[in-house]
Amino acid sequence: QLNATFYSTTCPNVSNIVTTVLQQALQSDPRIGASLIRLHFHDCFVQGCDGSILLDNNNNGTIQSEKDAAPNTNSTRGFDVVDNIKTAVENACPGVVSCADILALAAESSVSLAGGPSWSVLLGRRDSTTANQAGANTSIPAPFESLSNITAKFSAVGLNVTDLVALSGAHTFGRAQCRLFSNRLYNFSGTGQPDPTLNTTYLANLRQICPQNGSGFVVTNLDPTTPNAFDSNYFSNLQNNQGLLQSDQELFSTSGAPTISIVNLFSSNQSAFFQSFVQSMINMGNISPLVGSNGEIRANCRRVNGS
Ligand code: HEM
Ligand SMILES: [Ca+2]
Ligand SMILES: [Ca+2]
Repeated sequence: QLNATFYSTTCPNVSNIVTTVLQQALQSDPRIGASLIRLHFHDCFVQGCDGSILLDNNNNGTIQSEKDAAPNTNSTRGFDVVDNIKTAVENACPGVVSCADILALAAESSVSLAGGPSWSVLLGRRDSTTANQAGANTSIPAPFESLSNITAKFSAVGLNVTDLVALSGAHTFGRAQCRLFSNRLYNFSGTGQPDPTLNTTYLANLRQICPQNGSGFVVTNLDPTTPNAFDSNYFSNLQNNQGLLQSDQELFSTSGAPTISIVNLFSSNQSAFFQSFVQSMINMGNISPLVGSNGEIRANCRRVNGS
């Protein structure tokens, strides 16, 4: 039900407005594009792409913010930039563009500005009037999960193994905190040894960044080779045992997994990766949107209208 021309008469410049604000934000924060595409992912996996992740707690307790769910707390970021984009869009076209569509547009701009593919974003999503914190805790994959668990969580929202590998390629940029991978560095699954699928030089680097009694909140690059560029290096890293998260390396190192040949293809053929990535972003962006007269166009992405 979504389409590329949804705002062509009501807000023809929306895509340029999003890009302009994002470019501004990138000047002082080269990571912000990565943070914004992740918000779209964490939105779409919970109740569909409906802006539910953007709602703050309210004072009567009817909104239990997804921001406080385990995968998001002290982790998702960029909400202030979403507010800035929303303000700029409201100034040009008041009451027209949903917060859910702003996340989808910001995701595309982020990839494109980082050297990845561009595509025309399907639009027409409306915003939820509810959040689902419990859903965020159960539906968003964790980095410690097995490949079969993560595959099941993608499948639950209609995404297949090719989508999983292509979309994991978003870890070609952005950062991750020590606490989300340090289980691999010293005592992996109670073995007293590091994860055997970690390249030893990379392991030594990671141990320096994340010492055993250091802060788990320190961040490092998800892609040690080209940390801010959207390219296929993520996949060659996996072939070199340089996946940062357990969930990354599992795509290549789980014996017999259907994901291995897809990693090999994307590593050797960046345009195959880009093509699949665009298709998979469209697939993810199509997860149960609110359309027609369902939901609303929020005036403030953090609050339901009239509250
Ligand atoms: C396949 C399952 C996935 C798992 C287990 C996973 C897990 C994670 C974790 C643990 C982090 C680090 C968070 C932090 O340190 O605060 C992260 C960061 C990130 N994820 Fe994923 N992720 C997955 C899929 C995806 C998908 C589908 C996308 C987008 C299409 C994505 C985009 C990102 C980006 C861009 C970052 C860096 C964010 C930043 O720098 O602020 N991830 N992910
Ligand atoms: Ca949502
Ligand atoms: Ca990269």
